[in-house]
Amino acid sequence: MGVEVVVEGLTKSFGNQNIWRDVSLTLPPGEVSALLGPSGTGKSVFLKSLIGLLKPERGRCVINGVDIVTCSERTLYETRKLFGVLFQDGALFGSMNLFDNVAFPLREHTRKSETEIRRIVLEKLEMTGLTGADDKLPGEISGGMRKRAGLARALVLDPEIILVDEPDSGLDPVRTTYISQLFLDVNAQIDATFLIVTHNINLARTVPDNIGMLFRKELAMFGPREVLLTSDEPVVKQFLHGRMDGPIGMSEEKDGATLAAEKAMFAAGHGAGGVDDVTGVPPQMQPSPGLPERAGSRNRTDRVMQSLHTLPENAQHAIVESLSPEARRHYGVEGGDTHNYGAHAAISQGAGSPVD
Ligand SMILES: Nc1ncnc2c1ncn2[C@@H]1O[C@H](COP(=O)(O)OP(=O)(O)OP(=O)(O)O)[C@@H](O)[C@H]1O
Repeated sequence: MGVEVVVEGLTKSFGNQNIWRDVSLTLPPGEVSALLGPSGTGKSVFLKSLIGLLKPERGRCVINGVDIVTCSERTLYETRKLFGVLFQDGALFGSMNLFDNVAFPLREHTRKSETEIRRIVLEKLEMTGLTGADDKLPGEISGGMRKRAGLARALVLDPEIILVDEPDSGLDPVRTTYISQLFLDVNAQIDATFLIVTHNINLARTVPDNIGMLFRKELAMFGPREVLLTSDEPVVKQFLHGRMDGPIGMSEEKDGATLAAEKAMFAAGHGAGGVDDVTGVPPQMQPSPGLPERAGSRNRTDRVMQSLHTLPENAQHAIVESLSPEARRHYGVEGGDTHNYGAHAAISQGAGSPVD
């Protein structure tokens, strides 16, 4: 069962270089969230702060009642056991075969017998599609397999929170979709809370329940996927379309002069690159057939429907459109005008198990 991660007013600097400030968000238990943002905005620093590898100078990060920013080293050590982390390259030991890599946390952190370790390792290798690859060295397998092995290793201690740093790095679009499917399949099976840091627009549009974006040293937004995907904020639109035209520059944010010069260039007909057809809210990927329904997805629908009336209108429409006819009936949002959604949805709460 996943746990909630509550971040409040988190601020991180290195010396006098502030990376981000006043970041507040809640990762809802069992849901899949993604964090986007231009390169260098501190997404990896944020992940490392969540597991206490880096110490923010202000704010709180509360997990199961423990503030990992201020807790003792011993409590931090215990709380870290709730996490599974998948680093960009899988962070495997090059001289160990996949079996020993995946077994490593069990041998380090538990007193389990080798028989029990073998059972767990083979189960996680099967879960990540690596059955039969246990004797391979990391250097003998593809990047996609290395990432899946990294995920298998992240799963062996039965984590309740899984952090993933740029799962698409080095992968082609098809392999990126396969690993995305694997995240949703794992989420359906173990109900862990996920946070995925990514630049990949396809993944961001189709995988998470919630999306956030870091920009200009702040969390520009965080909320249900439909909010960001229907946003008119220039920085969000530019990011989703991968265009040069907008506030994000080549290596940092643009100053006014650069913006004006570029605007003139684009107005004179120079293409801004990127793609134009990244609009709307595509259907969210689902767990593979035969797997259980995601509890996180069901809970999210309930949660989002309760606060529907507080969301921008475009997001409200997208959320209602994504519901099945049964779910619309359940939440009392069959047609009609969005301003009434909140009231109807609130009345319908507790009326039995929702249908997604
Ligand atoms: N240990 C550290 N000491 C000093 N500065 C650091 C440290 N770790 C990260 N930084 C700085 O923090 C900033 C944010 O880095 P980070 O890697 O988190 O960005 P990111 O958003 O993950 O980027 P990318 O998308 O390119 O991976 C960078 O300027 C980086 O140099």
